[in-house]
Amino acid sequence: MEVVLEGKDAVDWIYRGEGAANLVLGYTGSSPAFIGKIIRIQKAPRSRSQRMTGSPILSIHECLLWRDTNELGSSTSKEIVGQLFVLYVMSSFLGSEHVDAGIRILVSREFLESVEKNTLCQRPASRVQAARVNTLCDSALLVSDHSAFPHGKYRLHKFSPMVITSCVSILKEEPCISVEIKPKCGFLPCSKFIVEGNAIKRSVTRFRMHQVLKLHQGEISQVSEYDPLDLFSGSSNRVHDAIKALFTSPQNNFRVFLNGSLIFGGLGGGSDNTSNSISEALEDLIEGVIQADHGLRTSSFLQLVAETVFRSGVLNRLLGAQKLDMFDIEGAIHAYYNIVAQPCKVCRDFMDEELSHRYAPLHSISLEESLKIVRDYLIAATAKDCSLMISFRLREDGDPGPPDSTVYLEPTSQIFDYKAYFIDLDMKPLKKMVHYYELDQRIVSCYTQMLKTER
Ligand SMILES: O=P(O)(O)O[C@@H]1[C@@H](OP(=O)(O)O)[C@H](OP(=O)(O)O)[C@H](O)[C@H](OP(=O)(O)O)[C@H]1OP(=O)(O)O
Ligand SMILES: Nc1ncnc2c1ncn2[C@@H]1O[C@H](COP(=O)(O)OP(=O)(O)OP(=O)(O)O)[C@@H](O)[C@H]1O
Ligand SMILES: [Zn+2]
Repeated sequence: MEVVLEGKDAVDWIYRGEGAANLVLGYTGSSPAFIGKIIRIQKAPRSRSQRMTGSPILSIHECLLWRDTNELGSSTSKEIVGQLFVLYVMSSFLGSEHVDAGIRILVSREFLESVEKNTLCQRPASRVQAARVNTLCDSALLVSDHSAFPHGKYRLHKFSPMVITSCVSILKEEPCISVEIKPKCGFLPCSKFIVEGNAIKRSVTRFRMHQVLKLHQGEISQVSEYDPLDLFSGSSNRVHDAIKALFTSPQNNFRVFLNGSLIFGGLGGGSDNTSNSISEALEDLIEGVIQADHGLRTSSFLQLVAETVFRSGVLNRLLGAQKLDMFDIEGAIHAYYNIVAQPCKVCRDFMDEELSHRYAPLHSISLEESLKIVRDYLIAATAKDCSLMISFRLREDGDPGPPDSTVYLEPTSQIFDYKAYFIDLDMKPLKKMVHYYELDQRIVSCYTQMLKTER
């Protein structure tokens, strides 16, 4: 019989974090089926009424777009769409060993109402204001908790099942420290469809330009020092620079968890800049994990993260998926209008006759070609917005374990096991293409405006 989470079960699920679309809860109970798992619950924007599941989730044009992907088109819940998209699309780019599509689990309305009530005081005010738990959903996604290691898994492999069963309850787990990095777009576009007026996009990253717009709109108080090109550079020094910059300006791009609890960075929104008192607190909190003197632990830890990002090569696959965006939104938007069979608003608004002619060939390609351009653009959009979670656990002396997932931290002579997983791999809605185009224009225009006033 299928398990349903009921109202009484809500006490075992505690707030972990949230993004714009989902609320994430960790498990504190004792059911073996849920230990080491989180659930991801849909939210509903307060500006819109909540949606009941049951009717098709994808629009007619989205069904066309994803028709070759197993059963995506006929899915009747967002969770199923999410699961299948991760399973059949994203994991083929990122590697199934770095992705957990999760399983769908039924939840009662009482469960969701209790969750909504219990988590209210922990959620950031801006997130509460924007959205609430969608209590009309009947399911959520159950996913591995990437901020924890599975319970003593391979350390117990040498013992018999009976010994393991009795050990698991008394074993004292090693502390697990994890980082969550939202790398954003790691390359500069070079599409021939970028108009001359936007040529700056070829030399300044989308992240840096977006920072200026966010500052202008009061969403952040300082621009970040982080440069995604460093993180994706494949050069050890530049990766170290990127991790240090993420620590200095965490915003929503960098968080640290100790045994699943957030110890650095902000929930939801994120904090702009790291003060001395925040750094001090982190030094103390990681004492049991990084065996270095006070004052040296954080830098050693950042070195551990940078080494792991660099050695694992996990970001190479992410970059490959991001680079599916070959046309840039300035090219892909025309293919979008082909698919939805509407007159292209971008060509309509070009003042320059010559420009409209330049994009005319994009309106005479086949439907198949348009579908491929937009499909690739949307997969890349997911890859530009997802996060990477890397968890570390100290390796005991003489512990064999898998050799390919360990990292040596030179300053402390410690060896850590690590695991790296991508999270938040949701499919982006087709209708967001228009928003992507408009936001891109706003970002470039704000940045070029800023350059002019600086001169
Ligand atoms: O457009 P961007 O680059 O601002 O990305 C959005 C993110 O903003 P960021 O700049 O990372 O703070 C935004 O993150 P926040 O809500 O700002 O933490 C979301 O991830 C959004 O995705 P979705 O609408 O939830 O599917 C993201 O939208 P997508 O562009 O990925 O669809
Ligand atoms: N499998 C996981 N293990 C541990 N923590 C997780 C996991 N999935 C999500 N989280 C935590 O929950 C937070 C919110 O999750 P997620 O990014 O999936 O939300 P979202 O609403 O889909 O995000 P977005 O704003 O990008 O749409 C993450 O930032 C992370 O801290
Ligand atoms: Zn057009």
